[in-house]
Amino acid sequence: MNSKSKFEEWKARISEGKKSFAVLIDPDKIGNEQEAITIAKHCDANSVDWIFVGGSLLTRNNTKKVVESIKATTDIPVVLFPGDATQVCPSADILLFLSLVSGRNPEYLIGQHIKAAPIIKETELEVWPTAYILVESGKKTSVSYISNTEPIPSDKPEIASCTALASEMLGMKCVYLEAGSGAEHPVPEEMIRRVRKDMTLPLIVGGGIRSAEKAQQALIAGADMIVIGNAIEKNPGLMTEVSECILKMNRLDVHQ
Ligand SMILES: CC(C)=CCC/C(C)=C/CC/C(C)=C/CC/C(C)=C/COP(=O)(O)OP(=O)(O)O
Ligand SMILES: O=P(O)(O)OC[C@@H](O)CO
Ligand SMILES: [Mg+2]
Repeated sequence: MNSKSKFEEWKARISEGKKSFAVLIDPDKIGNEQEAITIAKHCDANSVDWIFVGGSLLTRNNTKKVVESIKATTDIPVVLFPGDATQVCPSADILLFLSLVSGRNPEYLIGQHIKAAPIIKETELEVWPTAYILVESGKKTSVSYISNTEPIPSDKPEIASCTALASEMLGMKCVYLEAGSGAEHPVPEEMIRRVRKDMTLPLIVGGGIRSAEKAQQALIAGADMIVIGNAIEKNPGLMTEVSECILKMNRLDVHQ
């Protein structure tokens, strides 16, 4: 078997200058399987590239059902975006093996990973070691509160850049610049540009993106993938606007 991993496919897309769009489904906000199916159908109809599933704090014990409903509805790869080791689910395609490198809480740097590793080993999940960098965004976010970590100040792009560079040197495979779900302000463009310039890993950016314009700005600044959750929960029409905008960028081959 010599098939490319999803990660290699993504890197090939990036090398052609193509951007991608991920939609975040937080299982805590999904009432029943039909809701997950409806969102997955909507993603399918709108050229969404990845479906992220996860939350900082899950109270409904429904991640497996949500993942399986999505998998039964669409071929879009399902990417686990776990808040902790309990969110590992074998029926997904990919696992972001997040290490919260902006923080100094050992539990989120390596602790949850030790608990999850033997469970992940029993699955066929494709594991993406991901440097997860939380950036201050106006108000306290669930990620910051739950992880008991302080985000990087939004006016310190150099700290974000050194954190990303150190992550690359440590062997991480991608970087996720995160303002936090529902952030008041998304990650500043200047910070995205600086991180993009100083390291070579694929770059995911999310948190507080509420319009196609903001999505495009993050992508032009250097994000390879943007993630939207809250704004689409509130306005499902935004999914179409963002996917059309990204399809257009990819056709025009807009580079940063
Ligand atoms: C290695 C494994 C299995 C897990 C990693 C565990 C780590 C390091 C997690 C990082 C910190 C964390 C709590 C991340 C959660 C990210 C996430 C899925 C956010 C989604 O949004 P919410 O934070 O739930 O937003 P709401 O407040 O809108 O619900
Ligand atoms: O919900 P929003 O603010 O779009 O954030 C998405 C994601 O980056 C959060 O982890
Ligand atoms: Mg949540």
